[in-house]
Parts: sequence; C-alpha cells; structure tokens
Amino acid sequence: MTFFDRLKAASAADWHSYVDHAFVRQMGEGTLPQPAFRHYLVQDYLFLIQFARAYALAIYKSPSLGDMRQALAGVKAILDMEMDLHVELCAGWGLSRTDLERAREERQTMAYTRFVLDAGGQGDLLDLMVALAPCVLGYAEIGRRLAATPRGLDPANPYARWVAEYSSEGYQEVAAGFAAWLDRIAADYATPARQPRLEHLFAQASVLEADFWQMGLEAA
Ligand SMILES: Cc1ncc(CO)c(N)n1
Repeated sequence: MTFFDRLKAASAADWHSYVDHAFVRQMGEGTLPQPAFRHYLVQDYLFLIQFARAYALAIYKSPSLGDMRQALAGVKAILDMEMDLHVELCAGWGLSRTDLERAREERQTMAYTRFVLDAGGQGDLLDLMVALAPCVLGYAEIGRRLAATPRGLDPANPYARWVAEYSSEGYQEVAAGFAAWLDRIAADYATPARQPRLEHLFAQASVLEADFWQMGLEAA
C-alpha cells in the first residue's frame, strides 16, 4: 500500500466527494454548463499561480538536493505545462492571459491555496506534500477515470480537451513521480505520532478541492 493509498483510505468519504463531485461527472458526460467551467478555469489559473509558489516552498523545505529537483519539477509542470492548457482554453473564449491574471480571486481559491501554503510554512516537507497530494494525485485519478467513460474523450464532448490533458502520459507521469516521492519522504519522516495530523491535512485539502468544484457549479 502506498502512503497515498493509506491517506485516501483514512479520508474515504471526503476523497469520494472530491473525485466524484457532480462537476466532475458532468464534465465526463459533457453536460456541465459552460459558465460553470469558465468560472472554474479562470479561478484555477489563479490557483495554479499560488500552487507554483507552494512547490517553490517545497524547494526551500527540501532536506536534500534530490528533493529540491523533485520540487523544481513540480514548479515547472505548473508554469510550463498546466498553465498553457488554461491559456489555450481561455483564448477560445476570448480571454487573454492578462484577463486571467486580473481576475478577482474567489474565497474558495484563497482558502485552498493559503491553507496549503500555511501547512507548508508551519510544517516540514512531508506536511507540505500531504497538503499538496489531493491536488496532483486527485486530478490524475479523475483524468484516468473520465478518459475511460464513453463520452470522456469523445470529440463532441466540450470538455474532452480537459480530460485529455489530465489523462495524458505527461500528466500521469508527473503524478506517478509525486506519489513515489511522497512514499520516500513518508518512509523517512512519517511516524505513528504524526499520522493523525497528516490524515487531517489530507482530508482538509480534499474538502477544499470539493468546495472548489462546488464554486464552479454555483457560478452557472
Ligand atoms: C483546484 C485544482 N486542484 C488540482 C489541480 C491539478 O493541478 C488543479 N489544476 N486545480
């Protein structure tokens, strides 16, 4: 059992309400109202700016050079890969990079990103990675699952591009690399005494992910 599997098992209900949220199911079926998706995507761009900072904090919190390189890969995956998807999709709706950067941050965006930055600021690299895990590993799980549904990658599904991105080999590799790194850090730093706090951080982040989807749904 990986450390990630163990965290998921400990917060099964919160995890499920995140990865199987109505927003996710409607993306897979292609029935999600477009305003919900657009609102989500603009907020997600602002979210990614803060998440790049969280990975930069992981560089600072790294006990070894190998860990620093892993964290740097996270910064680069966000700045050089993932944000390009947002810019591309938004351009299709007449929104420029500047429009994205000028958008106002919603409370849900602030709550989730500042929660992760604070967990990392207070704790060590393991605390920070556990708070980050629902993000990268959850989207990889959602991407894989939606890609396997009948309409997930159907060109007629307006969200097929999103599903293709998160189910892509590139993204799946980033997530697998993160899970393996989390296992190594947990082997060195997780103790039975720390487990309740780590499970709490993971559950909280999963709840904040579900709130993020809900924010999108409520915009429609
Ligand atoms: C809210 C959120 N969680 C996770 C990811 C995956 O990076 C994302 N882009 N946005």
